[in-house]
Amino acid sequence: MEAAEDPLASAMAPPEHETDEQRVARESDETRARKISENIDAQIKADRLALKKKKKAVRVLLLGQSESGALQDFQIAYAYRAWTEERVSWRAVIQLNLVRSVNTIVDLLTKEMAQPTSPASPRSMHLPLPTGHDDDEDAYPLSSGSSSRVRIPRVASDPSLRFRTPVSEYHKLLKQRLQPLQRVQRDLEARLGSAATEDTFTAVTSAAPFTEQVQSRTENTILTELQPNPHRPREFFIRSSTGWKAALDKVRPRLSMDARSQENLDEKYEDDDQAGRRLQKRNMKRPRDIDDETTDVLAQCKDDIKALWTDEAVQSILIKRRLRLEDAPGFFLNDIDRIASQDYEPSDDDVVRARLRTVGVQEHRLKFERGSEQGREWILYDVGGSRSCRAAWYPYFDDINAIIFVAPISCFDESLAEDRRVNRLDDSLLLWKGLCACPLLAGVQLILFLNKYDLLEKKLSPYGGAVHAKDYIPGYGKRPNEARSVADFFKQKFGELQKHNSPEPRGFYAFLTSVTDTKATKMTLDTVREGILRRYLKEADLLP
Ligand SMILES: Nc1nc2c(ncn2[C@@H]2O[C@H](COP(=O)(O)OP(=O)(O)OP(=O)(O)O)[C@@H](O)[C@H]2O)c(=O)[nH]1
Ligand SMILES: [Mg+2]
Repeated sequence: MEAAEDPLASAMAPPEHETDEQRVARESDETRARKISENIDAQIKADRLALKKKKKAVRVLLLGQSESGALQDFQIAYAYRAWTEERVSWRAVIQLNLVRSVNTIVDLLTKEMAQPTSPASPRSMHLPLPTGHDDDEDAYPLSSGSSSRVRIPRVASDPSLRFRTPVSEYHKLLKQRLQPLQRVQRDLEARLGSAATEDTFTAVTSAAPFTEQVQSRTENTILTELQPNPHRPREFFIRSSTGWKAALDKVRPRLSMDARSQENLDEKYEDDDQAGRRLQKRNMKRPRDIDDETTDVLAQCKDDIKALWTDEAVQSILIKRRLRLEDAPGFFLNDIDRIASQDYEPSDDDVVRARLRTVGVQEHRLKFERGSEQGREWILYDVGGSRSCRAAWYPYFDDINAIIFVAPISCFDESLAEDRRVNRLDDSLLLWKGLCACPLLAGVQLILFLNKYDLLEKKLSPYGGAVHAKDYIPGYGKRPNEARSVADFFKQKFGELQKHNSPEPRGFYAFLTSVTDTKATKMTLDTVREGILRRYLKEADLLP
């Protein structure tokens, strides 16, 4: 196309008969306009970059040995609306925690019964079992979808059947009546998947197995050090919407689908005669859900569970075997009335007390729902803390803004579930040391939660465990046997390890926490959040 025919070209063309003076003035105007336009472009680009930096998600890694806890406090504190949707999924976990405690006691009873020193009471040997009136019996479904049922006489409601001898016929009956809970446990474990089983053995002998990966990487691939997430293995990556919650959701959609079809049916048959409608409805009846069956069995066992837990003989067996279930993770036996009811819905408090092992790495995205940081996304990586899981941590070490390390300090007299030879606190200290020393984390903010302070207080108290710290903690000496003193001692130990092992100086941020107290923890989290954010924004400003 010739210039004369192109309207744009003709508009841009210099005026006809332009003098030299006019041309110089025009060209100078054009240069100035171009410069202004370029400046505007550069400003827009800079603003966009700043916005991007500001809105880039803050990435935090939550670390610690298994059974250290803390993630749910974040969700409750800062993304409550999303949390309330998720909370309902925890029902099955809490039911499993409860059923496990019951089955643990029943196992102990069985062991006790097998001992020759605990004969059943002669009186109880001749105890006539209540016969099978319908009033005296409860029917327990044996399995999901199965029509088989066992009939078991009612025991807990009949005080005359109670005996205070160590193990009596009464306990045998209780055991028999609680038998269906074995099946419930298996069902719940199957539904929750591998997270539902504890890691009780590991071949990993190092507290910080990721250090080997650090070494091989520093030796071989210095150049790739600055690449974002070059080795993040996707196979370890379990998003929060998958894993055990997804497994439960496979059951739940069936429920909602059925409810929906029921509604459709109601509309469809609005004008039809009642009989046809009833028939259709009966044919479309929702299949009994596995959730319902678990809840039914628990509700039917409620009185017997209570009877078992409050039984003097059972309590003395627990004391004899030094099993303090009430201080163990996932203890719900004192909440049986609420939890073993048909309409049970977990509270926040229940969920923070629940125990469920994290398998692999779970990503939790939190969008702040309120305040000046509204809309900013935080990504929390929650990783399994047992020794066999720790090698999977390493790929998450780069491109991270902060690490919150949770060290349970009440565990100074306990050993790891996955390796009974290892003291829990020693393991935490070694793990901390490994993190401090890791070159890849040299510039990462480390925040330490000295957690389970409430349990520490209880353990040392004469009315709780009355444990003597000096018997378990090398170097504790004659310090007072008080929680504050033990906490200060460990704080100093963690601080020294950080100071002597960090590749470059870094601040020491340590907090005493009891994360099951969500209100108190919220205050700590506010401080931590501010600290992480301030540093994050400062670093974003320093970026090119
Ligand atoms: N009393 C008390 N219990 C706590 C505290 N912190 C955690 N717990 C309990 O310890 C258990 C921790 O369980 P999880 O949250 O599954 O532990 P985790 O650290 O995620 O463990 P992994 O997933 O195996 O790495 C829960 O039952 C909590 O209730 C605390 O400060 N006080
Ligand atoms: Mg976990």
